[in-house]
Amino acid sequence: MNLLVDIGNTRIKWAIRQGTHTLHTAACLHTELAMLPAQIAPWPISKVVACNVAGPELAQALAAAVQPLTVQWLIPGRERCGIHNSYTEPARLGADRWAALIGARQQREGDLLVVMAGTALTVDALTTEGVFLGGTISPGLQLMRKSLAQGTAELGLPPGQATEFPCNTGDAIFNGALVALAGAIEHMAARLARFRGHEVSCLISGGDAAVITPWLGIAASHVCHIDNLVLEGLAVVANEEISL
Ligand SMILES: Nc1ncnc2c1ncn2[C@@H]1O[C@H](COP(=O)(O)OP(=O)(O)O)[C@@H](O)[C@H]1O
Ligand SMILES: CC(C)(COP(=O)(O)O)[C@@H](O)C(=O)NCCC(=O)O
Ligand SMILES: [K+]
Repeated sequence: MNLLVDIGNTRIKWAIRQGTHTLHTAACLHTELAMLPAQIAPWPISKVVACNVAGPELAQALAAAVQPLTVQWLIPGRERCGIHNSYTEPARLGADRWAALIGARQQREGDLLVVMAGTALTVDALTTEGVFLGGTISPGLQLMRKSLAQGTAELGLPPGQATEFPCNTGDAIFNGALVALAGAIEHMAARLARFRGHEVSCLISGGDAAVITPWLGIAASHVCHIDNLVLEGLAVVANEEISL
């Protein structure tokens, strides 16, 4: 039985899997990691595979939480699970992006845009041959709202919701962020489609995926919302025969 853990900048997502079968999934804030040992205690876990982009303190906290098991950390390299990493320095790629690319390939064939809408928005291009061509990093929905609040005198952080023609400050900010995120995704979809000479599919995951998806100017048949692509990728890694 495998425990898979994705430590993002806002939340920790985790799953317990037996082969391809998911037995349990959950998410918690960084401050709630202390609850993990009690939550995983009922399961006979033999392997822990994780990725972390939230700094060494959280890595240490997870290592302590799963003792006596040791965490196998996913470190991006040049090749893994059929994916080629084109980053100039492969290890500089976010481990969550690397896991999402591996998960995406297992979910779907063809040329893909792999989108993670979390604290940051990442939009990564993956070819049918398994080459990660590169991708973009933008501030995510909440970071965009917070940056406006920090850099202006009058905006603050009023609540907002998705609407076509915003008529209050909160909605104006929320939808400004939403169209920026949608635009970043659409732009990369068009760029990859132009490069490959045909339409591409877009796999989208992360905490804000459901908010963004309805506003994407991409045919619905080319967009697929996947619950947690990072954990899917970690499951592939955990099931690999060669040790990490
Ligand atoms: N229960 C929740 N707690 C925190 N953020 C949430 C929750 N549900 C949705 N979100 C949204 O998801 C975003 C975080 O997404 P997530 O994929 O967990 O990010 P990360 O991997 O960077 O930690 C937040 O910015 C927020 O807008
Ligand atoms: C881009 C990210 C901040 C996204 O983090 P997240 O929103 O998932 O918390 C993370 O993948 C990261 O720190 N990447 C390292 C730099 C890079 O991928 O180029
Ligand atoms: K993430």
